[in-house]
Amino acid sequence: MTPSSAADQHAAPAPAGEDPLIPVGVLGARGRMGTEVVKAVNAAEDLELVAMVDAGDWLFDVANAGARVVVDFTRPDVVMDNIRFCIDHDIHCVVGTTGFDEAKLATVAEWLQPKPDVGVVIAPNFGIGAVLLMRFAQEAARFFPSTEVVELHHPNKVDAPSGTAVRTARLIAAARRAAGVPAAPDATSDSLPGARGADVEGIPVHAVRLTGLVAHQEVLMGAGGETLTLRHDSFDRASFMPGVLLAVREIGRHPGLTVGIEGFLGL
Ligand SMILES: NC(=O)C1=CN([C@@H]2O[C@H](COP(=O)(O)OP(=O)(O)OC[C@H]3O[C@@H](n4cnc5c(N)ncnc54)[C@H](O)[C@@H]3O)[C@@H](O)[C@H]2O)C=CC1
Ligand SMILES: O=C(O)C1=N[C@H](C(=O)O)C[C@H](O)C1
Repeated sequence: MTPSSAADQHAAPAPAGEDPLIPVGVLGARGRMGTEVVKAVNAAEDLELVAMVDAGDWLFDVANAGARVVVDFTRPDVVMDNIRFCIDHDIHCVVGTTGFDEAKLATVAEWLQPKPDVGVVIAPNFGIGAVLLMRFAQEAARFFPSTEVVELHHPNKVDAPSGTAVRTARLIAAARRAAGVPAAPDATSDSLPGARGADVEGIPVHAVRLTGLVAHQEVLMGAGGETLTLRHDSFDRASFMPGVLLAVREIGRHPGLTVGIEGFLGL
């Protein structure tokens, strides 16, 4: 396929009566998530897998192959370079790789400024149930004085706490602030550092790494005489694929930076 920009490809008319296939490149294609994305793209009738890139491969392959959308499931320490490359080459990005703080998001938004047709979606979790859990936790946050987040994952995960847990805690903290909920009661002084977990904007976040697990999260909320537990379990990485494919199909219609797939789901 002749190399061309995402904007050019959007402009190209589809053959009468036919929707064009979306050419997709996968970064981290040999990883746990990348392997699943390759399968899902190959199985989707409206998408065409044009490039598979992993560590040591040439990133230019995705541009040379004419990818209009790139899906990135790599590592927190390389994902920014990948996004920069895609934006510079007018390729939309669907990013599942974790490790984004406000500063990194601001940098991506800045890179997008001179590229008004390019879209980047960065989502810490593409599981529909996980997205709903975050929404339900936000809704419930103002009713409970105490809230803690526990994430549980396979032991090969490179980061802790999970991107999902950090985003969940931030959303809960924002909802508590908006409702004027004071800091959670906690008279404990931990005798071992870390015993109370990481502090994410006042919400304790605990990370468990256990053989046999895939990706799981609980939000525990407590009030006088009652608790509410919200739990989501991904038992198989196939659970992330409907969200990834939705994002691949939507991102061309959403230029700029999108965080999370809530908007694509109509939430
Ligand atoms: N947003 C979501 O729904 C989900 C996000 N994740 C996140 O996705 C990321 C990847 O997770 P896994 O697939 O489990 O990890 P993994 O370690 O199995 O896969 C990462 C792959 O990226 C490759 N890689 C490293 N550097 C690269 C580079 N410069 N260019 C291209 N490929 C490169 C590695 O060789 C490896 O094959 C993590 O940050 C994880 O937290 C994982 C599951 C769901
Ligand atoms: O590494 C994983 O496996 C996962 N990573 C994402 C995260 O850090 O939130 C999403 C999901 O939890 C699986």
